[in-house]
Amino acid sequence: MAEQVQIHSTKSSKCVVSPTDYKKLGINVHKFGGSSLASSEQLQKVCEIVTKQTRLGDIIVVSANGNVTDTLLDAIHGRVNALSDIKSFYERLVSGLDIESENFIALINNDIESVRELCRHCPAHNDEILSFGEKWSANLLTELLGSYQCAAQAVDASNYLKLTSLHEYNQFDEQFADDKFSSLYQALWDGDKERLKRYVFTGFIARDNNDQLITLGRNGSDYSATIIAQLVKAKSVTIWTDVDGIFTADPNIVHNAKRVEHLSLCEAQAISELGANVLHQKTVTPLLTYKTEACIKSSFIEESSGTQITQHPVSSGHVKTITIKQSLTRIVVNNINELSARTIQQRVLLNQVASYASNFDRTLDRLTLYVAECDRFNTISIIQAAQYYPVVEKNNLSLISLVGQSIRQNQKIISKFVNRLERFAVEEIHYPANAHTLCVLIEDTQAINLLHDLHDTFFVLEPSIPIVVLGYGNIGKQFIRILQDNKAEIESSLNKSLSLLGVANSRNYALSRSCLLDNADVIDLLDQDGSSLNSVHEGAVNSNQRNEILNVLKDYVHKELVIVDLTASNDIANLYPIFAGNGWHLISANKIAASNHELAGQVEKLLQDNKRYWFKNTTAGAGIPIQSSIKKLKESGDKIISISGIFSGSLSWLFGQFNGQQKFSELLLEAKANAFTEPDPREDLSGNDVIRKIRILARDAGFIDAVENFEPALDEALLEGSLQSFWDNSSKIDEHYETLYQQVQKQGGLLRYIATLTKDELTLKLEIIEPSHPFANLNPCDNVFAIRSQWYNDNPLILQGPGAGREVTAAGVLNDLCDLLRSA
Ligand SMILES: Nc1ncnc2c1ncn2[C@@H]1O[C@H](COP(=O)(O)OP(=O)(O)O)[C@@H](O)[C@H]1O
Ligand SMILES: N[C@@H](CC(=O)OP(=O)(O)O)C(=O)O
Repeated sequence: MAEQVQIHSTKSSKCVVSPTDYKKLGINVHKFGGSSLASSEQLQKVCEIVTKQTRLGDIIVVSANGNVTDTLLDAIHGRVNALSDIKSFYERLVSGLDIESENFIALINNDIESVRELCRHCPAHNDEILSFGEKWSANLLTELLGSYQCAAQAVDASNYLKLTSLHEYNQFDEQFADDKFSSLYQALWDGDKERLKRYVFTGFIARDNNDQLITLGRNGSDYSATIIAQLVKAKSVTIWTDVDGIFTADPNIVHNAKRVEHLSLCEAQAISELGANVLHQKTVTPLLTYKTEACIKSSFIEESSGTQITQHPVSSGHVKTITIKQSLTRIVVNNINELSARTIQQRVLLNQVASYASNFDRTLDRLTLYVAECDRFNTISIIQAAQYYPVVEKNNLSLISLVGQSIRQNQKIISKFVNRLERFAVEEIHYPANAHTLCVLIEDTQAINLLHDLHDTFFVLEPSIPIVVLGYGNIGKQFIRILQDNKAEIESSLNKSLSLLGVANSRNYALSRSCLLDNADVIDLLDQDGSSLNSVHEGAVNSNQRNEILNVLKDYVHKELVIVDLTASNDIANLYPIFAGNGWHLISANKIAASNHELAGQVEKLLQDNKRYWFKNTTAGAGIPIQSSIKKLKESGDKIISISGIFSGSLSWLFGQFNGQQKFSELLLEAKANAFTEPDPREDLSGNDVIRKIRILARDAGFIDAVENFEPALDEALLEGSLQSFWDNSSKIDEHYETLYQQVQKQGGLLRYIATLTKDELTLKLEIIEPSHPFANLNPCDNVFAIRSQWYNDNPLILQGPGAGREVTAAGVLNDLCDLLRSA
């Protein structure tokens, strides 16, 4: 390094207090890879992350900027312009930064001359040459952090990380490191925490036990970060890179790959050993002994969620990701015994060469190694040094691996994997020693196709029957919300991906040929008026003033489709025969069609002819499984004698709350505001809403010919006219209920709106019941259904619970949808 920008060295510092003190600081280690440090914009983003997300005393580990290591390797291999490319790269980089660039460029020029000199003596100085990349990077970031008023100090990690012996490739000298770190944190025992800085460590480089500078293998800064985390007993280690964590496959190759939220240590270890750049081969090893928080995040995304590495598996028996390592060379050593084979494997590791899927075949006395092209020469030399004669059998091979906790114990995964391979000319299926990996070797030319095929097989679910939701009010919004929140669980339980084709309200409709849940912002636009829409979201949201969505749905006639009717609309209910005739399934929360015997009969017949389903469990009792209970009783040969109860959540709430203190009209307004009532509360007070439920349940129970005897919960005269005149009559309504309340009080009873269904008569009326009656003490809004049947005669079957409200209704609709998708 040049004199101007000195990497801090601690050789002469002396510690006077316990070297373990700095460990109590709860240091956080942050590693930034080359891709995060490749441009001036990116470097500025990194400075913002460091200023916002790190504290004094934290450690930043950096890789070489961009492709500098590759270019230094080019220089080693004799490419003429390599070093001048590095010079121009840095000139460009610093020109976009707010720092004193002359000093830094002078340092680069000086160092490049040293590198030129060292290149004449390759390969003896290769590691030293490569180490310049990380040193330049640490210096530049430190300088830049200064301009952010963020006190930082560049540190040469090779003064801290020293191997204990030549024969232990991942054993670092802890005592040596402890001494060095404790003097780095000198300010602590001077009692001056504020003098601490952020320490910007060079990744990738260390020393061997002879004090020779070594590198830790390509992408080795990840490993530097976890080793440092282990040595300083860090509170957390974060690896910042150019992708938002670990994905189901390399997102730069498989564009529909998805982020994996959690990976167990074993899974992360397996991924790192299979050559996915995102984690260097040895990164996880220190975390196996020193268990700390670890995650991988994107330095490109403001609020990166990333992937968390968990101590214990969150799930097991699933494929979490598929890795690929391309351009491998197969090197075979024949006539070798097991001991020599193990020695060679060990030496390969000690030389920081990553070998994959290596195996020793006892029956053939054969050792097979797969290494990257760039490590071929090195590997052959190691084998020859052991007096064996390797054969380079084949180049251009790819290793593709499935990774997931204990997947090898899941026979279904193994057979699915093997089945998919039948369509490809695979070289070899490889079963590594751990239980979390399944590998295949294949020629590079076929590898990407196989990767996509396997990714589709294990991660892309078949789409469900397309779903169209009509109604985006109270229930509709909640339904879409829970569909979205529970999408992953629903899809995994159905083994299908949800395909929400359209959502409509009376003004607009939104449509997506894939799934609207993946583009939920569009759904939010449904409430806007048409004119402001077209310019913003042309094509995605359209006017639905005249039910235009139905024109689009013509494409689906005689194909399967699920219509979810969450409206209270007569017009939509009258369209049911058309929907059923088109061969579409129905789910209704809208009670109109289900409570109209003639219409319901017509719809049921058409659905039966087309072998389609109608689920309508929320039309009576919201989420309470009353309809399915009736169905099950009948299926078991039972005979229903009567169904009685309080079927209106809103009236249950109103009469439960009404105690003569508050005006009835005020309670009614409160119920409306809480969406306990229908949009027009007269639907509840007239009994219309309960009558619909009575008719729906009577149909389910088989009481088709019963005589109807229904009384409203309020005088009919007060229910006539417009909605406005109804509210204008509030004082009369209040008087009416006040008088009624006095009567009830005199009798010492309670006022309840009770429905009773038998095969002869369906009744509904306000009744005065004893305080000990089973319908007397309900929770606010509860419905209660008492079923008397042949088997449940003296002791009726009682179902009780919230019978209204957006949450329970939307959840009930979701249950119907899942049942339908499972049955269809
Ligand atoms: N399963 C995976 N998930 C995420 N990224 C992956 C995966 N497999 C490979 N990668 C690749 O790893 C790259 C990040 O590693 P690398 O380029 O070495 O980053 P850095 O420069 O930050 O060390 C990503 O850009 C991506 O192409
Ligand atoms: N600069 C080294 C070490 C490293 O870890 O880099 P990155 O973090 O960019 O993968 C390399 O390119 O191998």
